[in-house]
Amino acid sequence: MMALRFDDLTLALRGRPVLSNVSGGFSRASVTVILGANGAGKSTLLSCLAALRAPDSGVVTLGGRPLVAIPAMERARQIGLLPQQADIHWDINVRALVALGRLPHHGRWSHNAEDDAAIDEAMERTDCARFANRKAQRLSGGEQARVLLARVLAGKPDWILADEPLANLDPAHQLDAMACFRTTATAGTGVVLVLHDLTQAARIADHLIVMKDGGIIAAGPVAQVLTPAVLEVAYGVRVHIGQDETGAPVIAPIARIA
Ligand SMILES: Nc1ncnc2c1ncn2[C@@H]1O[C@H](COP(=O)(O)OP(=O)(O)OP(=O)(O)O)[C@@H](O)[C@H]1O
Repeated sequence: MMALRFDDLTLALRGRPVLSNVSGGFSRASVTVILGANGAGKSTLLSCLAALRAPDSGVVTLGGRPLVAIPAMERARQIGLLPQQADIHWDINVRALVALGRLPHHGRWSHNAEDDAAIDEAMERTDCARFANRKAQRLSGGEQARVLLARVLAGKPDWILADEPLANLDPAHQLDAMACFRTTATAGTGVVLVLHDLTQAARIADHLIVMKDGGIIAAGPVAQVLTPAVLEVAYGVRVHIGQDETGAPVIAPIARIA
């Protein structure tokens, strides 16, 4: 399986270290969740993985090729990024916005039946079909978030990097989005999610990366990484780890550790 890797990434912004020598990798057909407190460096790492930011040192590789050596259009076909703050500022209808996800496949604006099928499928999976013809700008925050997820899904990238994709979604659409990420990974996509919801993280992750102060403090499978001790170091909180009636984990922060 072609892997997305990052090795020895270091980055300072305005003289402050934001990434400090971090290394790791992701596999196709799996879900990796990146956890960490506000400011830990998660979004910055994602932006390096999407080649939106160049590290001061270190390298990101895709299938052994440095990401920066891959032509932008090819990169856009391979990696779909759902950024954290993605406001919609243009006067564009929903279906047209989702259709932009197909641009990397053509290099110019044209449509074929495969594009239409991918757009329709992405809109169904995100429950956006019902407002396909509305202006995206006039949708609610959560509806806009679903449209932007649909745009990424429509591109059918090999890799999806999503920064807090559940942040604006109601509980039902959170469950839909998680099911969608799982199905997408099962079909072969490498899915990398930044999440703050520890229960959702525990339920969906095949692998976890926990960041703190620009470094990685733990990485590995859920049982190994999502422990009270790691979460205490990462967030400075005490957690309760339980199970629901199906045996799936439920993790609740209980108290700050003084
Ligand atoms: N453009 C910038 N200039 C200066 N500092 C920045 C810039 N972007 C991010 N930072 C700093 O880098 C650090 C990491 O930011 P980043 O957005 O990667 O954190 P994060 O883990 O994604 O946090 P959150 O959970 O709040 O989204 C923060 O301290 C932030 O203030």
